[in-house]
Amino acid sequence: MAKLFRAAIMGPPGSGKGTISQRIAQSFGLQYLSSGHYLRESIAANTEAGVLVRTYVERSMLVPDHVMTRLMLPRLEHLIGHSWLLDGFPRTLSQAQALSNLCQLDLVISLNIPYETLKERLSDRWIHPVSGRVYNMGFNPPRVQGKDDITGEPLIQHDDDKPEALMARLRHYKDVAKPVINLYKSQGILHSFSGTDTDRIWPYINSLLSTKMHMQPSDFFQTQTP
Ligand SMILES: Nc1nc2c(ncn2[C@@H]2O[C@H](COP(=O)(O)OP(=O)(O)O)[C@@H](O)[C@H]2O)c(=O)[nH]1
Ligand SMILES: Nc1ncnc2c1ncn2[C@@H]1O[C@H](COP(=O)(O)OP(=O)(O)O)[C@@H](O)[C@H]1O
Repeated sequence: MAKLFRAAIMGPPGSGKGTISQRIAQSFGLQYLSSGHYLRESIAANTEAGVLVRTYVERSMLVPDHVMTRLMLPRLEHLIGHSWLLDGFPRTLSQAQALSNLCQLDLVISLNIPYETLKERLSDRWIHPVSGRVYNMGFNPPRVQGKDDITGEPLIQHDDDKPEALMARLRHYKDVAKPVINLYKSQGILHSFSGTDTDRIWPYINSLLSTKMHMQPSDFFQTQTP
């Protein structure tokens, strides 16, 4: 019987959540759910919800909790019987409480990356807006400069990744994330990783997940379905 595993990854913008999540999903076969991806998808679909969401995301403001829970929780309900990893959700205490009404997380990864590193990375971050694929001109450059590897479409840079917007974003992140981090710490499921290089942090996360995912089902709180 495969054991179910539910995890979330937290960290400030640019801390490597997306990059590490892709590695986790690939190495451990978890379903990967990124709040930013679903928000961009709803913006692109131009639905009523998408138009509302755009007004927040464009200004780098947090989308209201009730909109986020309506976006994310039904997707998780569809994944009953699957293992998954959440990136970017929950971001507030209210989102964390809504999530806990649906299920108990097994593990939360928190990334602590120095401000100077975040600033450098984000000023070099280029995105394929339709798919959310992320590049960095030094760390993982596209094969052709300025073009997405898969579609060949142009890459863009978010205005809020520019240094002048970053400090405020990071301060806001810290304020909002603190109670969420404290909640998961009090539940004994928080694992924090610090450093400047994803490639150096990754082996520790890899080994933690290998250990946790091979524990017996009885080591977890919830009853697992086959
Ligand atoms: N130079 C460098 N860039 C990195 C490293 N890890 C991730 N990146 C890049 O930093 C940017 C932010 O990473 P991302 O995974 O999008 O972070 P997120 O905002 O937390 O999801 C992207 O352009 C990544 O390609 C690293 O160790 N070194
Ligand atoms: N859980 C969430 N709650 C509220 N807003 C969110 C959430 N996740 C993402 N967003 C919104 O989407 C934007 C992009 O998110 P994301 O792609 O995770 O990038 P980043 O980690 O760089 O902030 C955020 O700036 C915010 O406006």
